[in-house]
Order: sequence, then C-alpha cells, then structure tokens
Amino acid sequence: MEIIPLLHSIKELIVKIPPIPEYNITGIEMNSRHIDKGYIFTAIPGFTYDGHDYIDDAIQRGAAAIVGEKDLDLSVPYIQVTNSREAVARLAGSFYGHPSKRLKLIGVTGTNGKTTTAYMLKHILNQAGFSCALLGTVSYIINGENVESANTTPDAIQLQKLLAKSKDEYVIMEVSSHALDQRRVEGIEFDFGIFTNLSHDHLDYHHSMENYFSVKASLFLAFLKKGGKAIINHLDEYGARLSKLLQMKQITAFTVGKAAHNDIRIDNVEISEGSCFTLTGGGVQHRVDMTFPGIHNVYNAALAFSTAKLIGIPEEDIIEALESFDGVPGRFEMYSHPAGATFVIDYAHTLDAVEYCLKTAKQLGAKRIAHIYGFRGGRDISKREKIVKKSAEMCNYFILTFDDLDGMKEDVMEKELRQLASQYGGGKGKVIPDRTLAILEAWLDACDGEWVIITGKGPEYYKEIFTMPAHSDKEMIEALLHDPGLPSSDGGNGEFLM
Ligand SMILES: CC(=O)N[C@H]1[C@@H](OP(=O)(O)OP(=O)(O)OC[C@H]2O[C@@H](n3ccc(=O)[nH]c3=O)[C@H](O)[C@@H]2O)O[C@H](CO)[C@@H](O)[C@@H]1O[C@H](C)C(=O)N[C@@H](C)C(=O)N[C@H](CCC(=O)O)C(=O)O
Ligand SMILES: Nc1ncnc2c1ncn2[C@@H]1O[C@H](COP(=O)(O)OP(=O)(O)OP(=O)(O)O)[C@@H](O)[C@H]1O
Repeated sequence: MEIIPLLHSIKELIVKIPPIPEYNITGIEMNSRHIDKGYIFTAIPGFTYDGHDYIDDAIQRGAAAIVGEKDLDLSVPYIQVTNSREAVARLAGSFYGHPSKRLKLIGVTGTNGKTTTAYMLKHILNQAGFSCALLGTVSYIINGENVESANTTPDAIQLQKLLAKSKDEYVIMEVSSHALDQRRVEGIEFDFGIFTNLSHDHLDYHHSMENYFSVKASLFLAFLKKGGKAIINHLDEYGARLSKLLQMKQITAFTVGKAAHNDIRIDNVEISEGSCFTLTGGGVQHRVDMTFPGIHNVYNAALAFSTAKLIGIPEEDIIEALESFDGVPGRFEMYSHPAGATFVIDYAHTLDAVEYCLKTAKQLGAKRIAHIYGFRGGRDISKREKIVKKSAEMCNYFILTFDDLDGMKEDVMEKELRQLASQYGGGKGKVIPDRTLAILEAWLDACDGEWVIITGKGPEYYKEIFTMPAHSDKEMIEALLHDPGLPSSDGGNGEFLM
C-alpha cells in the first residue's frame, strides 16, 4: 500500500513529519524482530521495553519508515506522533482495509462472564444459521478455524489481520480493559456492546475501581457505531451506573435485570442440576431450562438472549439454543469421582467469580466443599486476602497451591500462601505448592457428597512443571479417573495452618 494514503489515517496524531517520497509499504509492525523489507515500524513505549530502543534493529531489518513518540532524526523517514499505540492501531486498520466496517461486530466487556456470554451468543448465532467468529481468552475462532490466542483481546495489528481474514457474518470479541486502555481496538466500531459486570480485579494496572470503570465504559462511549446498541447487566451496580451514563449521552442501552423497567426481566430462578428461569420482555415470557448451572450463568444467558433478540433471531430459537448449550471449556466443568464426590474445574480468579462458583456447588447439593486454588505471580495482590477469607467462610477446607508464577520465585509465593492461610484461613487451610499433588490429595480424601472446586486455571495449560504427569487441571483429573491407583507422593499432605 502507498505510504502517503496510509499516513492519512494518523494525520491528527502527527507532531512532525519530513517530506516523504511515495513508497509501497509491505507491512506494519510494532515488534522490531518481525520487521521485513518495506515495513513501517511503530515504536511503543511499553510496560517492559521501550520500542524506541529497537529502532536501529528495525532499520537494519529493512524498515522503510518509523513512527514513534520521541523527537528523533533518523536515516529513514521518521514520523513523530502524540500516541504510538493509537497510531499503530489506525495504521493497521488502514493497511488491512478497515475490515471492521464490513463486519457485524459484538464487543463483550466486564470483569467476569465475557467468555461464557460470548460462547453462548456464538452458539445461538450458529444455531440460527449465521457464521460467527470469536476472539477471546479461550481461543480465537475465525472462519470456523482455531487460531492460538495469547491475550484475551489480540494486539492491534493481529486484531486487524484476523478481522481482515474473517469471512464470518458476525464477530464476537471479548474486549479486556487492558485492550481498551492500550487502544488495541482503536478504529473499530461495534454494532453491539455487552457489559457483564464490574468487580475488583486488575487494580495493579488500573489502580482504582473508578479508573477501571471508566476504561470499561469507553467501549460504549467511544467504540460503539453510530446507532449501535448497548446491552447491560442492570443487576450490577456498575452496570446500573453505565446505563444512566449512556442515557445521558443518548446512546441506546437495553437492560437485563429483575425489575419491571428492565428490557429483559429474569424471574423464577431455580438452580438444581442445571438452571431454570424465565425471561420476560415486551410482554412475552419464556421458560428456559439450561443444563449449565449457576445464577451467574443465568445473567450471562439473559445478556446473550437480549443481544440475539436485538439481532432479530426469533425468541423461540434463542431459547432452544440456550437449552442445547453445553458449556465452555474450564467453566464449571464437572467430573464424577468414583466415591460419589464431584470435582469441578473453573476459571474463577476474582472474589465474585469464586463466590458464585462455591455458591453454585452448595445449590447443587454439596454436603461438604473443598477448594483448591492459588494466585498468579505479579498480578493484583490486593484481591488475595478477600478471596482466602471468602473461601474459608464457604468451604469445609481449602488447599492453597501454585497457579502461574509468572517469574515469581517459588519460595516467595509459598511463603505468601502460608501467611494468607494462617492469617485469613480460620484453621481450614493448608498449603501444598505442587498443584498436581494438591489435587491428588483431595482426590484420595474425597467422600460421597463432597464437592472439590479447583479454580483459577480453567482449561489453561500449567506454566509450571509439577510432580504428576499432567499439564492442566483437566489432564490431572482425567489421569486420576483412568488410573485411580496413582501413588501419593511426599510433597502432599500439608498441615492445616492455624
Ligand atoms: C502489561 C500489558 O498489558 N502488556 C501488553 C502490552 O505490552 P507492551 O506494549 O507494554 O510491550 P513491551 O513488552 O513493554 O514492549 C514495548 C515494545 O517494544 C517492542 N520490542 C520489544 C523487544 C524487542 O526486541 N523489539 C521490540 O520491538 C515490543 O514489540 C513492543 O511494541 O501490549 C502488548 C501488545 O498489545 C501485549 O501483548 C502485552 O500483553 C502482555 C503479554 C500481557 O500479559 N497482558 C495482559 C495483562 C493482558 O493484556 N491481559 C488482558 C486480559 C486480562 C483479563 O481480562 O483477565 C488481555 O486482553 O489479554
Ligand atoms: N456473570 C458472571 N458473574 C460473576 N462471575 C461469573 C460470571 N460468569 C462467569 N463467572 C465466573 O467467572 C469465571 C470466568 O468466566 P468467564 O471466562 O466467562 O469470564 P471472563 O470475563 O471471560 O474472564 P477473563 O477475563 O478472566 O477471561 C467463571 O469460571 C465463573 O466462575
């Protein structure tokens, strides 16, 4: 693509630009290691590195022009801009032909429930005969094919590249607060925006709930298409705030809740083996009998229903699809233990999610609850104490174990887990650092009517190497199911910490 029209897309951001000869640009990159001849390299001042330090590397690899924020004089044309992240997203949008303009885009944001709501909606759209892409934490699915996903929301270049490839009629995208803050979705306009809820998470990044909320709200205030629609969980206090805010800005918001004024009302909820409830909107009431349990999943289903209804899918078809929805990998995935216990793998890693998850086990008849979980190294540490207190309050016993350490030293994490268990665990907690041994111990001790809830990793592979030959919670449970005679090991049997 010719460089001059390409640079038009960032004209409002340009601080300084030299005379630029016409040139055919062959690619856009923000990682110098991926630069090829004829590319534009955009230097991002990042959280770990400063892309400006890699400009020489990019030039050596053949970059034809550089975009960055610093005032520099270079051997190739250098365009100084006010914001490199915004610039790279706009350049990528333009380079890939603004694919979001021809696609119907649905953005899902919120602390918990994005993946589940996105999967439910994808299932409804597919059942109604529409092709549908999905970009989110578990996977990126484009034209029916899986592409490995690194982040919940891809970086700006990968995002535009994936959208350009998509021949799907709809694209559902989980939009994380990091993505919104880092302008990964700059230049994208959503037809629908879904807000699930907001609760304590990522405060290491956003520092306060107010900042976190305003970043999430920007999906609706800045990235909805003109005439685009917001679908909001009004039961959530931040959802209620958001719908007021959107009303003031004359942005159409549809609410899901339990009040008469909500566009879709949830009533008559019964959580037993699955979830039964009614959804009422426009004077029509439907009874839904979903196999996927948990009140949180009722909220997710109501949001998916509301969006599908706005898309124009007949209501009976939506209900049928919700009833045939068989869940999301690693979200309340249940396994039967030979002694009559139930093991559950769940991705919960916030206080709210953990509470919903444990509550669901109780509602499903758990006589006794054990909870196995840990915390990711380097992430929001302010939520840890609250989660341990909640776990101690709701369980008969819990085991703190390793999640991804992400560079944190094992002994430092182990010490912190011991301190959390003894300070907030009410004598119900023990620490078994090796995650596979923690699961093994609970497996060997499990009794009839007991529910063992393993949270945090969901379907993800372990980043650490553990004793037992399993690379995920699922593999560990499946190994135990197939070979109940797996031996116990020295590393287990932690003591309860008082
Ligand atoms: C803290 C954070 O969010 N970091 C994200 C951020 O990295 P960054 O831009 O600061 O990059 P950096 O590593 O400091 O490097 C700066 C620049 O130097 C460049 N560089 C670096 C080295 C080199 O040799 N050459 C070179 O050019 C890099 O390519 C980059 O452009 O921007 C990158 C591109 O968009 C992201 O991939 C990266 O996500 C990291 C991997 C990450 O873990 N992010 C998490 C926190 C995240 O975003 N999670 C949310 C979901 C959270 C949730 O809901 O649970 C998500 O959307 O995935
Ligand atoms: N509506 C909800 N409210 C609260 N908790 C929920 C809700 N939906 C799901 N959860 C809990 O949160 C966990 C993660 O769910 P899900 O993957 O759908 O959310 P997410 O927003 O995509 O999470 P992440 O951003 O971490 O990928 C689930 O395993 C469940 O325990």
